[in-house]
Amino acid sequence: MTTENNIPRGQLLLRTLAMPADTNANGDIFGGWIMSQLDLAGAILAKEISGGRVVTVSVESIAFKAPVSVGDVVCCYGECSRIGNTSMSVALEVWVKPVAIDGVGERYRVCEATFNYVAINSEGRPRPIRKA
Ligand SMILES: CCCCCCCCCCCCCCCC(=O)SCCNC(=O)CCNC(=O)[C@H](O)C(C)(C)COP(=O)(O)OP(=O)(O)OC[C@H]1O[C@@H](n2cnc3c(N)ncnc32)[C@H](O)[C@@H]1OP(=O)(O)O
Repeated sequence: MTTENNIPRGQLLLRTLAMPADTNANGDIFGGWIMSQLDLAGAILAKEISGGRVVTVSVESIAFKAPVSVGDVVCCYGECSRIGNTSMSVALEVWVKPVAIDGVGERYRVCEATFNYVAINSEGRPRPIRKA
């Protein structure tokens, strides 16, 4: 995934704050927590695109580029990169804005990923996505 001009790819889907309870044994933010935020962000977009219920079917790729610290503002951006019959792929990026006692720093990208979602019906079975 390429990001030109240091600008996040896609729209802002989710913004939250990294808290002490989300740390790993090194004191950085746990990668599983970051994945969870990405899953929510991607699901919001997938739900909007498919106009209904979705499930995550796979994580195609994920790369952690830099650690996240307690107090960082965590922003998940994304865009749909593929729409199939019942499934879709969402290209996601996590950017953080470091917030220190002396002010707010420049934002930078910490993670890139692609999550796959399937639109489902009320029985939990795949349903076709109507393409615009
Ligand atoms: C309106 C706005 C309001 C916003 C408001 C926000 C609300 C924000 C809600 C947040 C919501 C939280 C969202 C959390 C998301 C979970 O946590 S979901 C929980 C974890 N996931 C699950 O439990 C899913 C369990 N898996 C399943 O139920 C079934 O495997 C599935 C996904 C329904 C698929 O069933 P299946 O029989 O395997 O289906 P099959 O016909 O073989 O394949 C269907 C499609 O999936 C694709 N597929 C199958 N396996 C894979 C794979 N491994 N990789 C990629 N694609 C695959 C197939 O290629 C096919 O694609 P298409 O060619 O149709 O495009």
